[in-house]
Amino acid sequence: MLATASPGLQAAARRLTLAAPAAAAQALCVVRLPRRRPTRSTSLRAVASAAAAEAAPPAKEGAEELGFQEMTSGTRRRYYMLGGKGGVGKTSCAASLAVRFANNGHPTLVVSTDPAHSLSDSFAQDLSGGTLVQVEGPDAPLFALEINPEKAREEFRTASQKNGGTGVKDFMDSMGLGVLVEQLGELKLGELLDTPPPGLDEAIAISKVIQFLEAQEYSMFSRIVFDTAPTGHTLRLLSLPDFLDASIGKILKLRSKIASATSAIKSVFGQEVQQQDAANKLEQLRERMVKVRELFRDTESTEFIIVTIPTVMAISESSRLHSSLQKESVPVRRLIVNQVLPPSTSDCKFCAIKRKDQTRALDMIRSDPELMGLNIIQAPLVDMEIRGVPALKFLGDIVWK
Ligand SMILES: Nc1ncnc2c1ncn2[C@@H]1O[C@H](COP(=O)(O)OP(=O)(O)OP(=O)(O)O)[C@@H](O)[C@H]1O
Repeated sequence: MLATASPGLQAAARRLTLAAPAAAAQALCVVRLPRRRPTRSTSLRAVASAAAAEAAPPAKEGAEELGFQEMTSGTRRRYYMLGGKGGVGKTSCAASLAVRFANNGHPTLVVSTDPAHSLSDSFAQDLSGGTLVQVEGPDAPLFALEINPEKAREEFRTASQKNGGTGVKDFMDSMGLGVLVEQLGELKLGELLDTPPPGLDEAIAISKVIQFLEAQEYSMFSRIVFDTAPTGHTLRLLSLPDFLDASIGKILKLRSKIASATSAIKSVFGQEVQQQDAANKLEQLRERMVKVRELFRDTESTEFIIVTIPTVMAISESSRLHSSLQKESVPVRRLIVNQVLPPSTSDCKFCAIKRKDQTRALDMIRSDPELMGLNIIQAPLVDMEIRGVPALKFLGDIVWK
C-alpha cells in the first residue's frame, strides 16, 4: 500500500502491518476500517465519527459551505459525476456516495463510463453484464451499471456482419441510437468499428444518458452517480453533445438544401414523405443532444465533483480539469482530496515526510486560482482496500458529511 524511500523502512512498515495491524494503523497514521461486517450499531457510527474527527479540517477559505444535507435534500432527480486523474479513488468515492444516497432513502443508480471499470471490484459484485444490477445491502434500492464499450462494439460488429442493416438497427435501438442508424444506414458502419473513431466509447455512454432522461425503466432513480473515466475521456464525453449537435445541425442543413432542390422529383416518385420523416427524426435526435448538453450544464440538477489526492501531479491535473470543465460550463463546486493522512501524535519518519508532502500539496490547492474557490472535502487514507457495501458505507459516512 505504501511506496517507501528505503528498503529498511519498507520492511518495518510491512512488519508492523502484518504483525500488529492496530499498532501499524496508529504508526502509519491511517484510519482503520472495521473488520467485522458492520451493522447499524452505535460502535460503527462511533468509529466513523472518530475517523472523521481525526481527519484534518477542510480548507474552505473563500468557498461556499456545502454539505451532504444539500446533496440529499429533495426528491427531484440529480446527477453527480465524479472524475479526476487515474487511480485517485474516483470509483471508491462514487460508490460510497451512491451507498450514502441509498441509505438516505434515494433510489440510486451508479454508472461507470470508464472503459476500464472497477465498479464491480468496488462493490465486490459482478456488474459487467451491461445491464442494471441491484446491489445488496443499502436501505433504498441501489442499482449499478457498467457500460461496456468493448462488448457493445463487438456486438455491433457481429450484428453488422451477420444480419446486415437489421441487426445493426436492433443493436443500435437497444443502445438508444436507432435514429442514427436510420440516418446513416447507407454507410458501412460495421467497417468503421475495425478502426473505431475517437469518441465512440463516449457516444455509447451518451446514448445511455439519453436513455436515463427518457426511459420509464430509469424514472424511479432520484440520484444518478457517474463514475467517469480518467480526465481525457471524461472531457471528450462532456464535449460530445456539442460536437454531435453541430454535426447533426450540418446534416440537417445539407438535407434541407438537397430536399428543396429535389422535392419536385421526389414527390413524383412518392419519396417526399419518407424524406421528411427522416429529417424529423434527425431533428428529434438533435433535440435530445441539446437536452444532454443542458443536463451537463444545469446547476440545479448536475454537479461534477473532482477527486484528487494530495500530490503535486494530481493537483496540477485537477486544476487543468477544472479549467476545462469551466470552459464547457459544467458546474463544479466540490473537490475531494482523497487519501489524506489523518493527524497523529506518533509519526514515524516515513509518515512525517509523507505528511509534509501532503501539507505542501494541500497548500498548493489553497493558492491555485482554479481550485481555491471550491469546497474542499478531505477523505482520510484508510488501512485497507475499500471493497463491498459495508466498507463503502464506512467511507461514505466519513467523506459525505
Ligand atoms: N481513502 C482511501 N484509503 C485507502 N485506500 C483507498 C482510498 N481511496 C481509494 N483507495 C484505494 O485505491 C485504489 C484505487 O481506487 P479507485 O479504484 O477508487 O480509484 P479510481 O480513481 O477509480 O481508479 P481508476 O482511474 O483506475 O478507475 C483502490 O484499491 C482503493 O481501494
